[in-house]
Amino acid sequence: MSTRSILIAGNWKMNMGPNDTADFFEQLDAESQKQIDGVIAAVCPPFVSLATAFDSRKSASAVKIGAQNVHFEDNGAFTGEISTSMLTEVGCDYVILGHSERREYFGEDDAIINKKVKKALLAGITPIVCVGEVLDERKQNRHFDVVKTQTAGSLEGLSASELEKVVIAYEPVWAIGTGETASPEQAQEMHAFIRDELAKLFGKEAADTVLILYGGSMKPANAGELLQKPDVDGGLIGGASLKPADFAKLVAIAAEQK
Ligand SMILES: O=C[C@H](O)COP(=O)(O)O
Repeated sequence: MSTRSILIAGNWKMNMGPNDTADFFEQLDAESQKQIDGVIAAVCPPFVSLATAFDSRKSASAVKIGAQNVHFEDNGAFTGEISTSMLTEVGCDYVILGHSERREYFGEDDAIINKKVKKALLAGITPIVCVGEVLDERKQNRHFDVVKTQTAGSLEGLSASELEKVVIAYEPVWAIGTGETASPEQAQEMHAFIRDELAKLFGKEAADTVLILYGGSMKPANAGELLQKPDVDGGLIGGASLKPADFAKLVAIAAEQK
């Protein structure tokens, strides 16, 4: 069994305003908010709900808080954007970067994501870097090439020690919000491939420390079999992370793997 931690990270996407965020933590039982050896729990609310998330965590809560995006400039005339210093000021531990929805709807490419990754690392925020193929790319058997290019491009120029501070999320786009999940074997195959690519680029030691999460319709009913795979180090969870009971179950399932 791997010595890496398991990270259960909720990506709330454009859901959960401040009131819903306060309700979430109110309903999330205290047990699920405790520190569990080897398991990290995190939620990534919309920007406007970050402060409420920090205020609403139970006082001894071990649930980490992250953002869903950040800009790569420090400040200035970038209407609508948020900087890394703003995220550190509110206390963010994580930031999701390069999610397929940002790639598809907001034109983010690997070069932009790479700048954001470097900026997050400089600020001491752990980037959760998303990669993954669309259905056509898998049907054409190009999924390994696509993920290889995204991984190398998003992480270009990092040192091995910087890589160790990065989390990767493999999210096959065809499995996001569709109810269709990659099989545990498909997930393991791609996670092992990503780790091999990381080893080629940054060395085996660094590659072995990187957490590689699976994302795409992960829920309590399928999390156990996915998390049992040796290179699946957690989940980046959309829909199921919005419900406190399901999120708590996912954390409990992760704890059983340890
Ligand atoms: O970031 C999370 C992924 O897009 C997965 O979303 P989902 O769990 O709703 O399929």
